[in-house]
Amino acid sequence: MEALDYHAEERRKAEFDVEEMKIVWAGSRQAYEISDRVARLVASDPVFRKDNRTMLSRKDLFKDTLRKAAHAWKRIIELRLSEEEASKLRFFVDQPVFTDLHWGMFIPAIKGQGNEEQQQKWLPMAYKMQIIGCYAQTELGHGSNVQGLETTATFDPETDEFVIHSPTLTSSKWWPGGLGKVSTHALIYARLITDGQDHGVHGFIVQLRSLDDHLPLPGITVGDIGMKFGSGAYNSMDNGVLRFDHVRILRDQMLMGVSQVTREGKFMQSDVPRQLVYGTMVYVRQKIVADASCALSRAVCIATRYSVVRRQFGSHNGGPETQVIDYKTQQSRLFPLLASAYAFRFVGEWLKWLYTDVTQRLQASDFSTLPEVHACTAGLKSVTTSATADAIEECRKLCGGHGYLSSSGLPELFAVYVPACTYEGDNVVLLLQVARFLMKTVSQLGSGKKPVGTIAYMGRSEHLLQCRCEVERAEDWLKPNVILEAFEARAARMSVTCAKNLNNFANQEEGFAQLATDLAEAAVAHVQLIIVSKFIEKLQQDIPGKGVKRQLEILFNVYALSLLHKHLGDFVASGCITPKQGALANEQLRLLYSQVHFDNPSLLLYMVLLLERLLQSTSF
Ligand SMILES: CCCCCCC/C=C/C(=O)SCCNC(=O)CCNC(=O)[C@H](O)C(C)(C)COP(=O)(O)OP(=O)(O)OC[C@H]1O[C@@H](n2cnc3c(N)ncnc32)[C@H](O)[C@@H]1OP(=O)(O)O
Ligand SMILES: Cc1cc2nc3c(=O)[nH]c(=O)nc-3n(C[C@H](O)[C@H](O)[C@H](O)COP(=O)(O)OP(=O)(O)OC[C@H]3O[C@@H](n4cnc5c(N)ncnc54)[C@H](O)[C@@H]3O)c2cc1C
Repeated sequence: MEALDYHAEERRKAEFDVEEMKIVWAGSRQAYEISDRVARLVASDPVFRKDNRTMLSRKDLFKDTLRKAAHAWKRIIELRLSEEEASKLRFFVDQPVFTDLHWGMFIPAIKGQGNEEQQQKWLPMAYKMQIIGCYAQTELGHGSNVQGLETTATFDPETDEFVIHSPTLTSSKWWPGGLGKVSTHALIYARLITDGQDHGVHGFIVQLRSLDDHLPLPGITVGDIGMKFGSGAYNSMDNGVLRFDHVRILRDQMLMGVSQVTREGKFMQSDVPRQLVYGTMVYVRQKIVADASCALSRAVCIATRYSVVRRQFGSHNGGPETQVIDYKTQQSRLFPLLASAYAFRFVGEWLKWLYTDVTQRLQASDFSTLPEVHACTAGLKSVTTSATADAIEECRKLCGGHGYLSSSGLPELFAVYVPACTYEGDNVVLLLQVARFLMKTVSQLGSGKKPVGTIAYMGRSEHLLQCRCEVERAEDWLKPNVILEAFEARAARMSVTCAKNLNNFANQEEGFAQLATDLAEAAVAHVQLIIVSKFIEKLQQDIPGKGVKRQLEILFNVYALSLLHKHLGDFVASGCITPKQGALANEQLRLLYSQVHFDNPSLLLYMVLLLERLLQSTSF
């Protein structure tokens, strides 16, 4: 049989409503239709071809990227695409490009941190791409530690200007995407200084290049930082370096939504938390979580197609060899990744809701949910990107030697994806932010302040710290409430243990530094609980379509039990389940793998083929 016949054969056996499953994946019928239409548009346009990009030199790759960006813009205008359609189109073009930062960070930063006048001045030009912006925060010396940035913005009351300066080599801006070659403007983060006083880091809009001949303006030194990991991959992006030599900008180029500097040079802090200066990062982290399921599903799709077609060993009497998908080891490596793609999809949807909710609250001066939103975006960004990066590499191995070929699509997917573990906040640094939030929550437990939202379970910590899991048979592990309680108990116990251990240190900061590994693990436990609980909430919704809900329930159980198996040490050590119950969970997991594949083999293929148009460059 040919590869295509194998796929067709598997698909014919579908026992659930495939069209409805596609809608579940997309989030709504309308989102599915947009996605489907735009995917076809991109796939049928020769300018957007991607089969040759790993073979291009950096220069040609960059030209190809510019050509695609210009063509994408032309099509967006010609077809009068909505914002949602335009962003889908850029997503399907699927090549890191300066417009990611222009639309994804520069514009959101002005919207989030600029006052109304500033938005009216800058946004129309940015929307029409008359100016192109990047987000220049990171410096050579400091990326994670934003408060350590060294670039200065000193107010000069005589001229009503700020003087932007790079006082040291380490203060050079380093990494911003779109900066190296393309951007005309940058949103830079610099220490605000008025009358000799340092007010910390704030955002400023600075023009870098002439709008006439694109040459750098006086006092600006700018360039590309060079080749990055892999061939093709992120090298389509012009990550850049930038230095300022006493560059003057108008006072109103400081984003004044959070703080202001008056004509007299007086610094005024609005009645809002200073952390709103970090708002764009929160926005992008939320988007990164939503995108994790896309990268993961692509890798899983490739590995599944390969596993169905590939045969090794087991031929009897000259008959066909065994499909590698039939090996338990292949299943136990692949199916949890498929389940994770759906889990990340649903938690990404929820996070988008949470972000919209906090945005509305902020507009009404309600800052109460900001710490939770920061913890959720930081934690979910960390856990989903780390898991996705590892999963792409696992999928490469699942495809044997063929996975190492560029034509499998996996090496490039990996090279483009892995920096997501670093950019927008190093994943460990972000977990420690979550841990800080958790420790604060635990310390307030006795104060009468009731934990709400994703930390509501901490309010039941008295029960969670002593409850015993009631699983006696493997099938007991199929009950969502049993799974949820085990995850809650593990998360609560790990956090409370860390909090107790912190109390052994006279100095909290020192304790936090010494216990950082345990704290990061407690943060992972908390974030995995969020993902599990949001999957359960999804299953409680009305999900139409024959058999769709049933298949999602199987995937939920695979996701939760495979996590439990992987982190069995945590669950057992914190005493919330016994080793025997852990073994029963594993037994149930094995049975579930058989259901994913043998009861309904087509489930597997359908669920992973939803994004197959993205895979133009793959040959499996
Ligand atoms: C779709 C677009 C395409 C994607 C392309 C990607 C291109 C990549 C772009 C980038 O990488 S841009 C640069 C991104 N840089 C980072 O992410 C830097 C990471 N570092 C930080 O975010 C911060 O420095 C830090 C680690 C959070 C620490 O900040 P700071 O020192 O100021 O805070 P702490 O003292 O630790 O905490 C003080 C207080 O503030 C709270 N907090 C911190 N961050 C936020 C936030 N974003 N929102 C709300 N609140 C925040 C923190 O929890 C503390 O609270 P309390 O404990 O005091 O209550
Ligand atoms: C592809 C790519 C694109 C990027 N695009 C942009 C952009 O457009 N604009 C922009 O401004 N920036 C951008 N960045 C920069 C990015 O945001 C930073 O690289 C990131 O925030 C990490 O900072 P760092 O490089 O200083 O890492 P470091 O902080 O130096 O991290 C190095 C190691 O130290 C560890 N570490 C650091 N602090 C702690 C701590 N407190 N506790 C425990 N461990 C710690 C980390 O876990 C890591 O293992 C980009 C980076 C990449 C790779």
